[in-house]
Amino acid sequence: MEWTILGAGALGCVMTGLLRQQGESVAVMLSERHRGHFHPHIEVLDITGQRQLFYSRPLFAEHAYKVECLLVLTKAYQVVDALKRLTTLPNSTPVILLHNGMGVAEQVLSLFPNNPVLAGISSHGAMKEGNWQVRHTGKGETWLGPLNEAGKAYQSLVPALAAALGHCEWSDDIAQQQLRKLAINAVINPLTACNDINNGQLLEPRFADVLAQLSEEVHDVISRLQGDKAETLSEFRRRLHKVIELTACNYSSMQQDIAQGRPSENGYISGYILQHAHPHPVPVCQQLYQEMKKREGFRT
Ligand SMILES: NC(=O)C1=CN([C@@H]2O[C@H](COP(=O)(O)OP(=O)(O)OC[C@H]3O[C@@H](n4cnc5c(N)ncnc54)[C@H](OP(=O)(O)O)[C@@H]3O)[C@@H](O)[C@H]2O)C=CC1
Ligand SMILES: CC(C)(CO)C(=O)C(=O)O
Repeated sequence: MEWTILGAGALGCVMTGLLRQQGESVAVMLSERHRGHFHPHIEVLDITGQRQLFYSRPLFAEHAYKVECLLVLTKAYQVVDALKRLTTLPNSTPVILLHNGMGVAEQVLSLFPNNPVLAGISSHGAMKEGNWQVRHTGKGETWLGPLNEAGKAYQSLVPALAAALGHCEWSDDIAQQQLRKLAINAVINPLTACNDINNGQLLEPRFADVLAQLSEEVHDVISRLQGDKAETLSEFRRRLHKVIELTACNYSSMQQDIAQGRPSENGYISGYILQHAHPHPVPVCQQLYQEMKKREGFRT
């Protein structure tokens, strides 16, 4: 089977490299703006600092009929537009969404009512260093699970991904995993982006109050969505602090997006919390969401 990566950015190129290293065949489906360009090999600076080149077959939207298994690695706000173009995607092709944030899956499920649709979350770290050059900045976990009935038959994808990525596990309730990740992102990302700091700086005393209030607001919303699988507020705060400590030297994806003048996933992270907060007030989350919109120039 050939994997097709839709979204050959930082994480998409790193995953391409890791899959190729295991001998998997990988195609990359590129956006329109790359149509007239020369497509060199992908260069990955791996976790040990070694550079490696990987070949992957370039495809465009009209080649969707050839796709056997689609890993979607665009930003959340690019997913629907990218998938709408794949009008010839076979009904049997599994579509695996790997973006951060939530709120996209519903649209994808109605776009592809007959396809197996799955979601994944990944805590690998990847950064773009240049055109077709990426750096693998951190190894992490990957979880995969079904978003519809047809998706339930695709647990068989896990071993190949686990071999390539170092870890991959199946979850019958992937929405729970997505909510756990969203809760972390909804605290760290907007705070680091609005204050232009790295993750570790959130532990400075000046952020103690805002961190306490935002974590309470986010926990309140997420725990209502999680029902009986919810963590307690202190369990959530312990997990949050652990992620901050483990990623202390990193700049969050939202901080990087804002610093580099790109749109961010604000609408799918803080926006998702706001949509599900009603009737409970979430003033800090609301303020950070608005601030992010201003910084993005109202692009989300
Ligand atoms: N980077 C990381 O460390 C991690 C990222 N994530 C999540 O993974 C997702 C991807 O992140 P990241 O790799 O950093 O993002 P990037 O912006 O680096 O990559 C996204 C890629 O999607 C491509 N793309 C956009 N629209 C289309 C389209 N219509 N057709 C084909 N390709 C398209 C873009 O191509 P182009 O711009 O060339 O057109 C770009 O290369 C995000 O949701 C992120 O939050 C999760 C964990 C870690
Ligand atoms: C966990 C965290 C916050 C690490 O930076 C992340 O996922 C992100 O930056 O989007």
